[in-house]
Amino acid sequence: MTEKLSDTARKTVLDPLLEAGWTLLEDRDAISKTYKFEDFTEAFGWMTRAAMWAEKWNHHPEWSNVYNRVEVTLTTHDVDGLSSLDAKLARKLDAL
Ligand SMILES: C[C@H](O)[C@H](O)[C@H]1CNC2=NC(N)=NC(=O)C2=N1
Repeated sequence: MTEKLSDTARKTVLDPLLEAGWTLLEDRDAISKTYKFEDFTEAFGWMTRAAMWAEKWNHHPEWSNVYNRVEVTLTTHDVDGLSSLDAKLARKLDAL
């Protein structure tokens, strides 16, 4: 069962992500990051790999792509806020 991150978990789990370039949205409990690639092929290739993980974990990003940029927002709709799944997916996206 997915749960919202507790206050202590937010510190340990979110702080490293914020240091890695993720930012907390002001208007809702979500994190976002913009990735920039060499070109569209690189961006879309990365999105394709990311999509496989999202599907595997049944946890899906909100994202948009323009040429070589991909803007990603992560939140857990089922709990209306951040959960450990968002952190897990964020770490995977950074690693891909
Ligand atoms: C029915 C389905 O399992 C749920 O809607 C899943 C799908 N992917 C999801 N993705 C995200 N980001 N948040 C969710 O709450 C979510 N829930």
